[in-house]
This record gives sequence, C-alpha cells and structure tokens, in this order.
Amino acid sequence: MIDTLPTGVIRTRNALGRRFIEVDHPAVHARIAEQGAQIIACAPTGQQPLLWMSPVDPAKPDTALRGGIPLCWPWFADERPGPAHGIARTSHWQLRLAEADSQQVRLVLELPEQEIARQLPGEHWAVQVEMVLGSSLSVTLTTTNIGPRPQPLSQALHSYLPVDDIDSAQILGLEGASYIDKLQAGAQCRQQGPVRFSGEVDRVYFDTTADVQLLDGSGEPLWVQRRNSQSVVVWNPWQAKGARLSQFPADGYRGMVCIEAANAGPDARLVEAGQTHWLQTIISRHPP
Ligand SMILES: O=P(O)(O)OC[C@H]1O[C@@H](O)[C@H](O)[C@@H](O)[C@@H]1O
Repeated sequence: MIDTLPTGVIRTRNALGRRFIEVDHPAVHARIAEQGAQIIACAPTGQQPLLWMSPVDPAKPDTALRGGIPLCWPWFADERPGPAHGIARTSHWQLRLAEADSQQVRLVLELPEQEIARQLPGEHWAVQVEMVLGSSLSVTLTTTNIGPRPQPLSQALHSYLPVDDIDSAQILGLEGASYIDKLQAGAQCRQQGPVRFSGEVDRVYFDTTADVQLLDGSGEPLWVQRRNSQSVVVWNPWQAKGARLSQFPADGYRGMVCIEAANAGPDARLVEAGQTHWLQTIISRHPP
C-alpha cells in the first residue's frame, strides 16, 4: 500500500466499510471502489459522465457493484466453472501507485498474488490494473503467468456506458462483424447495419478490433477503443432480465449499454509461462 497520495486523490470509507479512491482534479472527477478495482464514476471536466452506475446500489462491502467498469478476470461470464465473470470483481485490490500532473491522474491497483492463489489453487498469476483519467479514460488490465505452465485466460472490461434513452441508442463500427448470440444458444450471426436495441441483447462480437461509437441522440457520442482485444461484448438486459439482476433499477435498462473490451469466446487466450498479456479500453467523448 502506498503512503502518500498526490493532491486531488483521497481515500475514503463509507458507513458500511467499503473503501473508495476519490479523484477531484482540475481535469476530471472520478470514484474507484477498491474492491474489484472498479471505477464507478468518471466525468472529465466540462463533459457528460463517461460511465453509468446503478442508483440503487446498496454499497455494502463484498457484493459486486452494478455499474462503472467491473473487471471480469480470469474468465468472462461462465467460460469457466466458478463465480460468474471470475474472481476479480469481488476481491480486494491494493492501490500501488497514484500520481498526477496538470492533465491527468494515473492509478495502479494490484490483486495480491496470495489472494489469487487462495481463490484459484494451482494457478499462478500476477495481475494489475492501470487507470489513466483525464479528458478521456483508459483502463489497462495486465496479466502475467508467473507459473511453470501455460494458463487459459478470458476477460472483459465490462464497461457500463450511459445513454439518454435506449430507444435512440445505436452502436456504429460493428457493421458486418460476426457475433455469438448468447440469446440464441450461442448461434453465430452477422451484424447488419448499426446495433440497435428493442429488446435484450447479449452478444460477443469477434474477429474485430474496430473502434466503436455509441450514439444516443443527445449529440454527445462516446467512443470506445480497444487494444489487444479481438472481441467486444454488447449487452443490455432489457426489462425482464433487468428485473432479475442484483442492484438494478426497474427502468435501468433504458439508460445504459455495456460495450466491453474483451478476450472472450473465440478470442480467449492461452498465456505461456512467464508471458504477459494486457487488455485495454479507452473511453472518450472525442473521436480517436
Ligand atoms: O449479472 P452479472 O454477473 O454482472 O452479468 C451481467 C452480464 O454480463 C455480460 O457481460 C454477459 O454477457 C451477460 O450474459 C451477463 O448477464
């Protein structure tokens, strides 16, 4: 744990004991939950927020938070047995670095190796996440196989993005891309035109590295860029599934869309002994 924090970065604790890192900087305001190393708010100065966060979250420690960018690691969804989306989002991460200049704040958090070994006996990983917050947000999840054998890795930066109204939301950049439709028993489909929403959507687009743009009719588009990612998950639970989700308001599906930089489905990786793999997303309100 680090002792000193730069001006504009403080650590807080809510009444229930959950710990946060608060960023109050001339360029950006943000909030990161230390559990899960999950950024749950980020608003560059003068811009609309970049992330959606559930307004009904009880903020109790040890539950997964609904919103921001949960880290799905070292597996996505149910790609391996165990908790959905892996162990990262409910684990306790530690702040290892916090620095700031006039333009941005940089934070690095780490999931301690002994905690990984406790939860995943026989696996040997080192993992850290770097967040760079300024006029845009970049999140980089870096995984090293510190064991003697290759280890499988699937993952996602499960970004909840705000939309003015789901009926006018559309995603550009995935036209013609192939996807696995989780709502059609994993059927392989091809995207025709922009992605629009008139019901539940749960898809893993693959073989694509395209930047995507989220439009919602408000005139303030969002861009999502990815690095080392050939898959991107697009998800909206809509009303019926939304009603079954934890910490999700009844009309929540109308105000959010998840666009998740991933290594999922056919893009899952095998990390060789001693090798490092990083996955990055950059979310911004200005074009790349
Ligand atoms: O409710 P959770 O575990 O946070 O998962 C939310 C959703 O996450 C998405 O990434 C998955 O594709 C969905 O199938 C899943 O429902």
